Amino acid sequence: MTSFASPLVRSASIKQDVVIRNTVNFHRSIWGDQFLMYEERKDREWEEQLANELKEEVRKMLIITTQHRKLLELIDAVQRLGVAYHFEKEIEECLNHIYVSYGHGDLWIKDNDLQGTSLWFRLLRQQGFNVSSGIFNKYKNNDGSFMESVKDDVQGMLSLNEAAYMRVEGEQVLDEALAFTTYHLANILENHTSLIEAQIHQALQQPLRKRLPRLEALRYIPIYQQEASHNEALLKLAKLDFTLLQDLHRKELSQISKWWKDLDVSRNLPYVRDRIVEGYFWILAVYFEPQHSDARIFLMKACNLVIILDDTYDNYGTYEELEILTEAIQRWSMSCLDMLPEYMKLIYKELLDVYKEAEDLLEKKGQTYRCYYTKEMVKEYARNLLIEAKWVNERYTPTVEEHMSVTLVTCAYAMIIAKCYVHRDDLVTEETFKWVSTYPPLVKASCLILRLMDDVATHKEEQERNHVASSVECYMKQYGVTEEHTHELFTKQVEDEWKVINKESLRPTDVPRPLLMPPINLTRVCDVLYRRGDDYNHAGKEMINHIKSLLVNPLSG
Ligand SMILES: CC(C)=CCC/C(C)=C/CC/C(C)=C/COP(=O)(O)OP(=O)(O)O
Repeated sequence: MTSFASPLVRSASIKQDVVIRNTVNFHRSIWGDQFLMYEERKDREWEEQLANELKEEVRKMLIITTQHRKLLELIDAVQRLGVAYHFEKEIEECLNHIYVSYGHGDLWIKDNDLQGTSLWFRLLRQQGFNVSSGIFNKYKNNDGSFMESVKDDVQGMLSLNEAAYMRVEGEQVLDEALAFTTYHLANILENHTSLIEAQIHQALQQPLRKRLPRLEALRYIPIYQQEASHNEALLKLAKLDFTLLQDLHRKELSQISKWWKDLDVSRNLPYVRDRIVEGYFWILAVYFEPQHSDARIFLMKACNLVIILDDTYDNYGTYEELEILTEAIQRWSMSCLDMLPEYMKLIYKELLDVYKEAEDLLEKKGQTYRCYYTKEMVKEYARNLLIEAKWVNERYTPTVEEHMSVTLVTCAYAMIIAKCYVHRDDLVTEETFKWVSTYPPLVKASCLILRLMDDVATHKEEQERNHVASSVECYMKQYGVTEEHTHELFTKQVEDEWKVINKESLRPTDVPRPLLMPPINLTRVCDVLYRRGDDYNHAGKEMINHIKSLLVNPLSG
């Protein structure tokens, strides 16, 4: 029942007030309508048939390769080329066999093969096996420094550099290995020009641990092709699979562009950012596989509604209007529609419709609990956005602790992680939703990384308008430190949070390991979007190239 103090009863009086709103001029979409239309590939059927034949060849290779060093190289190539999702069972069996054969590490090391040892360590850690980093002490002198011979082994250093990014808190040997290899690899860069130099350059820009699987496939296909020992069937499969996926992704983007156009956001809600294509890049980073197509479509709708809500709370809505919207979202009922200001009706109706559509699908499978938990997180999100609006309204700068308790929710990642599981068919149970909604360490680390990287990248622009103080401003004010110092501290904290993610990815995990990939991939997106600035709102040259190569240009070669 409506309480007397409910903000819903105040909506009528608001209409008569002169309303002063923030104005933010987000530039229009740089992509125009180019993704609206989609034409199916003519050759799709026979290409799928060929891909199936190639898959069987690669599967056989995974089964018959018995030499462990060679098997690791094959698995690494399969993973980097972006086709590992076809062979999850085989890869798990192979790596489990290798883990059982060598235990935590001592049995693996036979010679001074730093490259092989690092590869062994990285692949097993990536698969969740807690192998010991102590193995790398064998490459150190008695005084604790790395041996001179390590410096001369460029491939070994590159492999160790990538492996060290699997570090967890307290692994000093990996911290040191990272500093050592980063320093010496950077020195090499100044002296040579070759394929290995290109690889070093890319590794130093972004380690494999933080790269998005689709972009890594694009990057690695030409490198693998140049390797004398490459396998022709695997290379062909990687190229064909990329093309088939690109076709499916274009189809989905066309579908979602039509949905957005039908909402007519640019006319009905002109203050909202139009970033459908950049948003699809974000979602594609979470899931790219064909079996997650329904999940992607739902995520696109639900996440673009998050953007609409974010812009409404951050920029356009008055505090009184936002109170009403928040209350209506808590009640989640079409009966609240009439109480809302006109422009908010479209937002509210679409929000309820998108979840109703999901619920109808889930009902048939007895999985409506998935919508229940996710809706509760949307309600929590709205309540916390309202707290931010209150701070802005009262010109209040919160303490860092207050700020984080609210903005870890409004960064939206925990809610988006829950959304990733709504239409996922395998492994998800009610426990999965209970897990994510309590902000366990991995989810919290992912939220923190987004919050810190987003704020470092966007706080200057946000402060030019009447935006809530970012974590950067709060920290500077509370501790009386400079912006530069704050950026440095936050960058260090991001690395520490990655250690938490690595630790939480080791077996036994809280939820089945494949369910950790959406939060891990969401964390990786931060490194792509916010490392150089704000590539979501203002896609730079590199981001535009990423989108074009994933969604527009045919794969070359
Ligand atoms: C499909 C799609 C749209 C995906 C986006 C994923 C998503 C909703 C991320 C939530 C965080 C967010 C709103 C970031 C950008 O806005 P901001 O920098 O204004 O965020 P802030 O207001 O929290 O600082």
